[in-house]
Amino acid sequence: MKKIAVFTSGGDAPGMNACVRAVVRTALYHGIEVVGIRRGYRGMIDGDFVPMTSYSVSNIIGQGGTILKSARCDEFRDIKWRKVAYDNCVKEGIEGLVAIGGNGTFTGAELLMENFGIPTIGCPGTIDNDLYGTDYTIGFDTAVNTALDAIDKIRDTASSHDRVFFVEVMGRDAGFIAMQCGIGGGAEKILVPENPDSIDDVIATLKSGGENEKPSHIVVVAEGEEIGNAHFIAQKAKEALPNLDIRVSNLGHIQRGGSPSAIDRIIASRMGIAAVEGLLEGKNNVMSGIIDDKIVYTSFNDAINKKKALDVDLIKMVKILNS
Ligand SMILES: Nc1ncnc2c1ncn2[C@@H]1O[C@H](COP(=O)(O)OP(=O)(O)O)[C@@H](O)[C@H]1O
Ligand SMILES: O=P(O)(O)OC[C@H]1O[C@](O)(COP(=O)(O)O)[C@@H](O)[C@@H]1O
Repeated sequence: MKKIAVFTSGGDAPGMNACVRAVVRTALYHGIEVVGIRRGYRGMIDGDFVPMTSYSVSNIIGQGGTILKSARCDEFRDIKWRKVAYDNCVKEGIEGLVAIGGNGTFTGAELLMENFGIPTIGCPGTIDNDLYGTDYTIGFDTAVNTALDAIDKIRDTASSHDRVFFVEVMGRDAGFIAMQCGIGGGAEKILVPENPDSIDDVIATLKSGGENEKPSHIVVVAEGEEIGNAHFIAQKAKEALPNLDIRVSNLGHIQRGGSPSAIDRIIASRMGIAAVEGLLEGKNNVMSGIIDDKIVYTSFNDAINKKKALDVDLIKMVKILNS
């Protein structure tokens, strides 16, 4: 293999730059040329390639976002546009790809291989941590710490004003962020899509200890929660408990930004090195993840289709810790 390309796709995540840096420097270390594709599959279709040198990834390990930019590109779902993307890669002399993203990104890479045959290794880059085949995804740890910091601050007002806050955190289909920042932030209740919840249960929690005894509560709601979003649940709680002073805070995209934590920089670097070395060993259509602190390659098929279990037993902790 003489030349490979690296790109970031889907949502950005803190640590993606550390991964790009690792991919570029590992390729150069092994004497392989490397180009960056800007804006993921969008740039592959547009032929937006940039040569990467060791210098081009200097001083980015601590930067949030992604220097290669990211995008969601619906055209790539159509084989006609995948052919355009493939032809651009061939014209550029690209023989292998490192895709940093989530399961949509890996689905696109798998199809590109299936249709036209271009080997890809993925690095799990999403704050949601919802990829099978790795204990942690790049960006998750930073996102949890950002959400935790926000919850700590919200608790100051909750406590000073005796208010109940419903805090919505990201996680389109998964409750990993909610679970971690909820436990770490001492939330009185955590609502995640992996666990069946009910409005009655939320109301019972808010009443526990007497409606006036502990009027300040934090309820963390994962974006993907099945009973509804934080505004909907807060509205229902307000109807049932009109004496409580209830507010909603949606943390939104602050969770996707900022300087990556040490953990994110380190796992991103390890996964990036493993991706390039995996390509050189002839691996293909696999994700380089970390399980029990060891690099593990998982097929895209499993990473995409198997569901990573959230330990919902942790919710029991919340009850104990609030007794
Ligand atoms: N079924 C699919 N077929 C082809 N490309 C896809 C498919 N699903 C996703 N992609 C490509 O991957 C990109 C990123 O996927 P998305 O689901 O938005 O983020 P993530 O990679 O973080 O899961 C999409 O914008 C699209 O270009
Ligand atoms: O910024 P956008 O494109 O609206 O995406 C929001 C989504 O991105 C995420 O932050 C991460 O999603 P990805 O796995 O697709 O990167 C989700 O938690 C959230 O639902």
